[in-house]
Amino acid sequence: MPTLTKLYTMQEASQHNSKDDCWVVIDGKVYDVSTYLEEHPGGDDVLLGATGKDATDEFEDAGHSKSARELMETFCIGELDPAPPAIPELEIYTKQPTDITQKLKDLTKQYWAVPVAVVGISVVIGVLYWRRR
Ligand code: HEM
Repeated sequence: MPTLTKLYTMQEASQHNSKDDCWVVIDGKVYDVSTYLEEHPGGDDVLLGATGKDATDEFEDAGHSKSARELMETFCIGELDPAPPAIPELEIYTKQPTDITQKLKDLTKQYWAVPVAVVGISVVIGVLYWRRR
């Protein structure tokens, strides 16, 4: 049976950052340690400094005991809502002519008279040849 876990965003969790209302996020879970601040052997300032971010590394670095981890679970109020995957922005892409196509276009503009002359001369030669016969 699926468990109904409350999900919190990091933005939401980060708003609980005072001595009366303190949440920390460790390993994807959200803990309300407001009532534990005074008792925390590592000090309340450490917990307050761990709000608004993923405090997993700091928690692990402190080398917490098994009993500390068990105690921690009593403060768990939910899980961190994973951020939605970023949708890559669509880029408007206009096809730029390649170098060769651009060069061909330029050449056509410059030397359009050449193929016209070739066709014209061929027509004249053709007509003359046809008349002679
Ligand atoms: C619900 C969360 C937490 C609980 C229940 C908790 C509990 C404890 C406990 C019971 C100890 C005593 C040593 C032990 O048994 O391991 C301790 C020590 C310590 N904790 Fe936490 N802790 C929590 C979160 C954190 C976080 C997020 C940090 C760091 C950002 C932190 C930093 C420390 C440090 C530095 C000590 C060592 C104090 C010393 O040895 O002088 N704790 N904690």
